[in-house]
Amino acid sequence: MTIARALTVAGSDSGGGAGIQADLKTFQELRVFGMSAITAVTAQNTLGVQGIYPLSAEAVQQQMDAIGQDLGADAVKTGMLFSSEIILGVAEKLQQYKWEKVVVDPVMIAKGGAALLLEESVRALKQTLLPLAYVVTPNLPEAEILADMRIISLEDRKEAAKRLAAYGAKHVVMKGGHDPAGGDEVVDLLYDGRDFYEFRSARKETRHTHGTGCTFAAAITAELAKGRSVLDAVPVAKAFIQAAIEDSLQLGQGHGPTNHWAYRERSRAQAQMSSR
Ligand SMILES: Nc1ncnc2c1ncn2[C@@H]1O[C@H](COP(=O)(O)OP(=O)(O)O)[C@@H](O)[C@H]1O
Ligand SMILES: Cc1ncc(COP(=O)(O)OP(=O)(O)O)c(N)n1
Repeated sequence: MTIARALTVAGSDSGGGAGIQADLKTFQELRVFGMSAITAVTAQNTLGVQGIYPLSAEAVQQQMDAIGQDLGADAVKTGMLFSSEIILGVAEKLQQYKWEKVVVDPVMIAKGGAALLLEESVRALKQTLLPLAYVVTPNLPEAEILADMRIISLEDRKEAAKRLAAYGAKHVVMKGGHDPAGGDEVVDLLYDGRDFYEFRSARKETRHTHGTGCTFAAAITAELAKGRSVLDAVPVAKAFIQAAIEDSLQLGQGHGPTNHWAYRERSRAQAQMSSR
């Protein structure tokens, strides 16, 4: 039996809804062996981020070496990278181990407003990491910063996606959760350098959306690790995050985490129904 392996290079969220914790839960639920290189430890819960303690670039690289020299990875996801030093260190290791299925979630600001990437490090993210990205998954505010333009219309999104692809990202998946004019639907846009594809789902009115971006990108990574194409991975990730948001756990006093069990439970229930 082949075992698909995925590595997440990201920050730790003590509250368990985002970061490394969300990624590993997602990998596990999608039956992928998960490994981690932690970039920063955050003290965080559903109310916000209370502390950020970045690791040295050397410590991050050593964790990536530990995976690269022994277990190997079929796909790699990056999340909170915090500083230019860490970004450069991660980029070096991605190249050294020839990891090509790289999903870059360009995490910048947590929902509560805390900066998870230093402002001066946006340039390093654009110039050093985007060229190595097989997939980049910005939300709309992140896409505006990376593409250096305002995004209002669908045409703006397409122009921004083209600008990110021009930095070298092979696929751009622009998430639509932050669309103020979104209405009843959330539309995520995929650009593969040639064509655009729209992925639509019902927008759920809820405050329990902490870690949605991490979970969505981790699900894409897990499916890539299994050998799926981006075009096949995105619908699985969309179904995974939709279930996780709709069946949320109602935990905490603020922006609660999503439910990482929901997709598997729904799939099992559907299989039982169709076997009757
Ligand atoms: N209220 C919602 N209802 C349904 N899906 C959502 C909702 N908010 C976000 N999503 C989905 O969750 C994923 C993450 O989206 P988004 O919120 O834009 O990113 P981030 O968490 O990085 O800010 C996307 O696939 C998006 O379509
Ligand atoms: C440690 C850590 N990494 C990433 C995030 C941001 O996660 P995201 O999925 O964008 O969700 P919100 O923070 O926007 O709810 C984080 N908070 N912590």
